[in-house]
Amino acid sequence: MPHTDTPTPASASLAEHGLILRELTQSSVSAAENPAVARQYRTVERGFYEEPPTGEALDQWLGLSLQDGRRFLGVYPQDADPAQTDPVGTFVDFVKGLHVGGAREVPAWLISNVTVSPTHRRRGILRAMMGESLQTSLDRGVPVAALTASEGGIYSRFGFGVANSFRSIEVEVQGGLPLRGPAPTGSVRLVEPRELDGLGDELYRRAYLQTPGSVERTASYRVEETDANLHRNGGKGTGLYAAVHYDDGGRPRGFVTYRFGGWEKKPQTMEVQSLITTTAQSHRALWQFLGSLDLIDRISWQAAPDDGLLEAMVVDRRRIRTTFTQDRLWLRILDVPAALSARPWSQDGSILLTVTDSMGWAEGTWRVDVVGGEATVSRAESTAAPDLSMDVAELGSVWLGGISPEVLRQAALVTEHRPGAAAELGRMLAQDRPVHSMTGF
Ligand SMILES: CC(=O)SCCNC(=O)CCNC(=O)[C@H](O)C(C)(C)COP(=O)(O)OP(=O)(O)OC[C@H]1O[C@@H](n2cnc3c(N)ncnc32)[C@H](O)[C@@H]1OP(=O)(O)O
Repeated sequence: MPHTDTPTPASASLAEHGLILRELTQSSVSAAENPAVARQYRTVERGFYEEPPTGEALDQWLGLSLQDGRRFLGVYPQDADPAQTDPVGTFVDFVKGLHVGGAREVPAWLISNVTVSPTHRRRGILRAMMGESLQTSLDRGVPVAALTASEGGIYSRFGFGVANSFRSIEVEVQGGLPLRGPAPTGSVRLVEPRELDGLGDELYRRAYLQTPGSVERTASYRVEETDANLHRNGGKGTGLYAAVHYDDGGRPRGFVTYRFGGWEKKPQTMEVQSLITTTAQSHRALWQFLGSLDLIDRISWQAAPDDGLLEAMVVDRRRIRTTFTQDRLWLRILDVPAALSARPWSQDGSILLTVTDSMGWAEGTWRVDVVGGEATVSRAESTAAPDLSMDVAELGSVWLGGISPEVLRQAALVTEHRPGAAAELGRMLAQDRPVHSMTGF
């Protein structure tokens, strides 16, 4: 079966090293019919020190990738056949919705699976792949790129800024988890994880549209929450539990999936994998349910929001310990007028912003006029005196309201030319709800 890769314009730096950047096309869900894509994916898994899938598990992954519409880039020796050669650089991009506030979405260019072989690092392979990908995003009219990063020091040089964070928590639940306020309404029912097929997507979609800074989730989440990943225990399940909260009318409003940490682990711990809720009652009910599990002393959650909601709900907030916090979504604005005018603004006003961009796309001085919560954004005269200047990475950080321009001014990353302009921009960009990204990708 011939592979269907096409060479893309290779950057001069790759050619100097005898390398070429290729785009691979996936034609079906069969690894045998897509040897170059299958090799690319196995190379990614090895790049992150994971055991690469084979057989049906690899086909399952190819099916998920097709659902996401992933585009694969690989860097190869110039004469190599991608069907028979592992790439020395891997890169994946695809388009999903990004919630920018007020239940509005923009298409975002998601970047993932970036690896460079340890034998080929620091020769500009990442830079070449990133340049090609971001230009393609712009060419296809996608105004913003997004990623979740393995390391914090890599991506600001490409214009990405941290837009929100997540945290890992441990909640002590010996004797239950007393909540403040009225008892939660509705009921919680245990279900088999496979019963979440379809329901999980529906509830995620509703929760996502309530959570600015979240992206539509990738297809792999469906497989994980139904415990049907063929790469784990041949798809026979891994001891995942699931519970759904129903309101008083019997409508599903949220769910939680969780796994027991094992009897060896002390204190005895239940690990939350996913907690998705669409109403305040559902959130309360599912935490009360987790707090009431017999034989369990602690609930842990690796990817919890950092919004203060759980602390506000419980009688004793000291039962909640944050053990880790990390940047989550990194955003790279490519088309300034399209990105800034897509979101709702919380306060009217006018700001002149000078943006620097080492890759060029967002460079310039931009006039932002907000009337009735809608922004009109246009290029200003080059002689116009700006109110604020910042790099495009900082613009990505403040755009959705998750990071304060005033804090970045205090960090000397935003320069104020009119006193008070940073705080004013912060008020204009504020969101009604906490900014959080519910998934990685
Ligand atoms: C979105 C995601 O998928 S996140 C996952 C990223 N992948 C990993 O962490 C897997 C392990 N690491 C790797 O595969 C590689 O080291 C990569 C992908 C991080 C870097 O690839 P390379 O081809 O070596 O990077 P490249 O030579 O193009 O360097 C580009 C720039 O990034 C810088 N850089 C590269 N790696 C790092 C790093 N780990 N930390 C800080 N800066 C870095 C380089 O110094 C260079 O800077 P400059 O152009 O401003 O001088």
